[in-house]
Amino acid sequence: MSPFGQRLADAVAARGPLCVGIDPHGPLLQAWGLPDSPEGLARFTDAVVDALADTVAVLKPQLAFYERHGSRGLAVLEDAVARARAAGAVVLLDAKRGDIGSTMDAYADYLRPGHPLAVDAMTVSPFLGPGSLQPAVDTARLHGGGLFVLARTSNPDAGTLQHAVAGERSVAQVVVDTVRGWNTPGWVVGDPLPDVAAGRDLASRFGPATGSLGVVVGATLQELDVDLDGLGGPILAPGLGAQGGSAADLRRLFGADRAVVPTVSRDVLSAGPDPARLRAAADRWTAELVG
Ligand SMILES: O=c1ccn([C@@H]2O[C@H](COP(=O)(O)O)[C@@H](O)[C@H]2O)c(=O)[nH]1
Repeated sequence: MSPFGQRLADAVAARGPLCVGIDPHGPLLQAWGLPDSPEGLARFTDAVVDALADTVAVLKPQLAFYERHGSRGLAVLEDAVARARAAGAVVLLDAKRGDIGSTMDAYADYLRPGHPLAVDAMTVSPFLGPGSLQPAVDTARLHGGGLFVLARTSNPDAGTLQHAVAGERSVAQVVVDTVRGWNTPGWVVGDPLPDVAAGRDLASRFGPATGSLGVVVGATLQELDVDLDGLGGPILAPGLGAQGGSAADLRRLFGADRAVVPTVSRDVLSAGPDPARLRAAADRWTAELVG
């Protein structure tokens, strides 16, 4: 199997950049006429996978909405992830895991091919220190998986923590520079953080050289307050639609030359359960994003 960055670039080239999040909120289940139960969860998830897994590049199930239904919820997710990947979608598990390295190693099992919930990539949280994520980086490299590290998130008060200054850089910038380091051959945690100049040769657009280690930067920012140049990996951009971000915001923040994966959940999901309407909602976002 090719590395995650390559698989992602291929999917984007074939289907456009859109990622649709699968977030079965209780109110959404209700709006779809479904019970807030494992049965309702399965019908909701199956409908989204059936409608979109063969048309959008990336599907991003939000693990929290499956865990809240216990083991039956996880069984629904395992089945859906396998079907979505078989239909050609890249699956990104929004797990936001982060812990000391020895535990992080276990969380990274989602990237091992034989895992019951094996996915292409997962989101991880660096706030125990970037080095705590090293086991996940190692597992991703070993199995061709991908990681998206939370850097500058889309929630309104994210800056109160992520803009705190650590040395001469904001926390968000330390995260971005660490990921830039991981995408740079030979760099290891503990080496001086690479600056932007060191990353100039790294790919910033989708293509054969797209790296497999990316960051999360919200589409809701007033301005792009982290330097992403030469990151060498993709940028997951949540916050579109329900959180107020738009395709114009994406262009304003990221321009046209970065490997951005815009992700939308509620704004597409609220068009269901009719599969044609779900597809039309996703198509509308794709048209806006590439237009
Ligand atoms: O900074 C972040 C990181 C992750 N998310 C997740 O994305 C979706 C957004 O859902 P919408 O319905 O499109 O608002 C959700 O799963 C979040 O947990 C994010 O919003 N911001």
